Formats: sequence, C-alpha cells, structure tokens
Amino acid sequence: MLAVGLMSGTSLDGVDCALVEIEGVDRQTTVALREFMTYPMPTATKARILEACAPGGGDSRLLCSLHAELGHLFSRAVGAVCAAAGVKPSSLGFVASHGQTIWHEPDASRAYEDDERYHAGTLQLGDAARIAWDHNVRVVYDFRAMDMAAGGQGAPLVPFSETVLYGSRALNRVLLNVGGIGNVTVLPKGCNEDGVFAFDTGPGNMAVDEACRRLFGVEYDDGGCIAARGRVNEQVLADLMSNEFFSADPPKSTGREMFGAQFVEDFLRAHADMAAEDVVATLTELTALSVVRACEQFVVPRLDGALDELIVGGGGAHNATLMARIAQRMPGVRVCTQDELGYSSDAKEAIAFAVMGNQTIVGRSSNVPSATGASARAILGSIINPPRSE
Ligand SMILES: Nc1ncnc2c1ncn2[C@@H]1O[C@H](COP(=O)(O)OP(=O)(O)OP(=O)(O)O)[C@@H](O)[C@H]1O
Ligand SMILES: CC(=O)N[C@H]1[C@@H]2OC[C@@H](O2)[C@@H](O)[C@@H]1O[C@H](C)C(=O)O
Repeated sequence: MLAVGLMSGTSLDGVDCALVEIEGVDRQTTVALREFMTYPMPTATKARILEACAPGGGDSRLLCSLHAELGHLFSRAVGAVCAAAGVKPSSLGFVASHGQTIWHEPDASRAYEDDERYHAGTLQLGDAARIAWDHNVRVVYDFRAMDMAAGGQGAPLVPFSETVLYGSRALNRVLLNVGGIGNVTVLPKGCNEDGVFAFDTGPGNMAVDEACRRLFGVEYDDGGCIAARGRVNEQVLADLMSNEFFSADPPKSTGREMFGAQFVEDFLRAHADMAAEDVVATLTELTALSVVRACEQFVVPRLDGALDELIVGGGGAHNATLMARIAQRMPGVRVCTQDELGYSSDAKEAIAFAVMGNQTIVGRSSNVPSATGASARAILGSIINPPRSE
C-alpha cells in the first residue's frame, strides 16, 4: 500500500512529506521510501505560527484561521509529493498527518503551578478534513491526544517506528533526532519493545536557529560553520546546564515553551558582551552536552553492556560541528548519521507517522508506554474516511 506521512516540526522550516510503500503491521512492518520532500513553509505562515505559539500570543480568530491555513498547506504538500512520484493522491491507502504543534504542556503539575486555569494538554493544528476532501483520501491525524488521555506525555512518538526499523539483536543503539528539540530513543540489544525508552534531551537546533536569526539574519547555522568559528564559554555553558530539565528523570518532553525565542532573548540579554560566533558555539555545545549527559545519566546505566551506536537523524545531522562535538564527547561510541546507514535523516519523522497511521487503520497501538509514560498501549489518532464514495 502507498501512504504519505506528514510532519511539520518545531523548526518550522517546512512540511516533511514521505511517500512510502508500507506492508504488514507491528514488528513485521516493512517500509520503503518512494519519494521525500520538505514542502516549504511560507514566511508569513511561519510568522503566524510563531505568534500563535508565543505565550498569550494567539487569539481565537488567529488559531481558527491557522487551523484552516495549515490544512490547505498540508493538502498542497500531499499533492506535491504525489506529483513528484507520479502517484494519484486518491490511490493512497492513507495520509498520516501530525499537524503543527502550537502548544505542548504535558505536565499537569507544571501547568498548574502558575495559574490553575491552565490544564495540561497538547494542540496540533492543520485541518485534516481539508486534506481528505481535496484528495478524497483517508486521513489519520491527532496522534498525541490518546497517549495523553492514557496518562502519557503525548511524546515522543517516534520510538515505535524506531523499534520496528532499527532494533538490533546484537547492538545497544540510541537513535538521536536533532530537530527543533533533541530526543533520543534507546533500543537495547535484543529488540524487546518493553525495554525501549525515549525522552527529549532538550534543545536541538531551536536555540541555535533563533540566535542565528537574531545575530546573523540567517535561518540556521549551515553545516555548523558559525559555531566552528566561535569559542565555547564554559562558565555560561555550565549555567545553562543547571536548568532542572536536564537533571529531571525521564519520561520528559519539552518544546518551544522552554527553549524557544524567550530562552534566547533572556540569554542574549544576560550575555550582551559575548561575540556573536561564541553565542552560537556555546548554544551548539549546549545541544551536544545535553545529549551526552542524558546518555551518561539516563541511558548507559539501564543498558546491559556499553552503548554501541548513536545514530543521528533530523536536520541537526547536517551540522558538522554539532556532530563532531557529540562524537568527541563520546569516545568508544560509534556516532554516525542515519544517511551513513542508508536511511534518510530528513525523512525519519514523516516516515514514523506513516508507520503509526498504518497501525491505526488496522486498530493496532503505536505508543510506547515506556517512552511516553502512558499507563497502557493505545491506538493513536483519529481517522477521517475518504469523503466521496465515487
Ligand atoms: N545544512 C544544515 N546545516 C545545519 N543545520 C541544518 C541544516 N539543514 C537543516 N538544519 C537544521 O535542522 C533544522 C530542521 O530540522 P528538522 O526538520 O529535523 O526539525 P523539525 O522536524 O522541524 O523539528 P522537531 O523534530 O523538533 O519537531 C533546521 O531548522 C536547521 O536548524
Ligand atoms: C509535541 C511535539 O510536537 N513534540 C515533538 C517535538 O519535536 C521533537 C520532539 O519535540 C518530540 O517530542 C516530538 O516529535 C517527535 C516526532 C515525536 O513525537 O517523537
């Protein structure tokens, strides 16, 4: 069956679209990537999302409008990836659409701390009916809600597909995704799903991207060249690492609320005298160090034997400075990118949603409770059937 997975992540660089050939379910699932593209996110849409994501920033009219606007964008993205592959969208078995996260506050205690009007929750926008109507195709969407209802964090959800696709009998593997946020999935050797766990490590590219925008007028640090020119300020780095998110036990997840624009604004105000390159170098090192510490503190102690491989995916895999810093801090571990193993670093999350959508349409679960903290396995997502029967 052909299917499309869509992921519009926290980096807001575009909509990742993976057209896959998918067969089987559960651990017998096989997936082959037929076509991949990152469908561009218009600058004005990105600005509206950032406005909606800012605390107190999005009024109901903007949120409603964005829901429709993103539905149209996702629908065009499906059309584009299918056109590139010469496939009719209506022939797809399904589209699995993550949506755009606008707010993610999984922790009731944190949410209630400052104002008891606020409940824990997660919100992804992008009207799935638009995709279904435009292409007369079945759409699976809203994947995080059910895991949260089951007491989980609603994230990370990639561990299911990582287990299916990368589990090894002989090696202890960690899959690191460096998107806006960094997250790891730990696959202990033997591929036993109950041993799998995962959590967000902290900022991925998010803080570096924001600093690059403000200090250099570019969207990201291409290849890590800016960071390579700067010097890491160890004292500042140590202060940043004292953030209690890093020492908190998993399961844990985070987002723009903690490491987004406000975080960088506070950082730049507190360190106004730092050279711009040093800011980028220090924030890049924060990503590297938070990943390495997370592995030392929370991963290695739970493994039988040593950590063998750290496989990096997501856009951060293209940041050579980041990759080198992680590798240097992890002697004895094979640090490589997914591309080096023959998989696409960029397509990983979009493929993951295709794998989850495939589970959902046959009534199978796809959360990993040991990763999200949910009380049980659950079938994720809502399904819209093709709206026209002809
Ligand atoms: N050539 C490159 N050099 C350095 N960084 C890059 C390069 N290409 C992409 N990136 C980084 O990767 C980011 C996009 O990564 P990705 O698409 O994995 O994130 P996302 O899916 O939006 O985020 P998340 O996984 O947190 O939801 C860009 O914002 C940029 O920081
Ligand atoms: C709430 C939300 O959208 N979280 C994203 C984000 O981007 C990376 C990290 O933070 C991860 O927790 C998650 O996405 C991936 C696809 C996941 O759920 O596994």
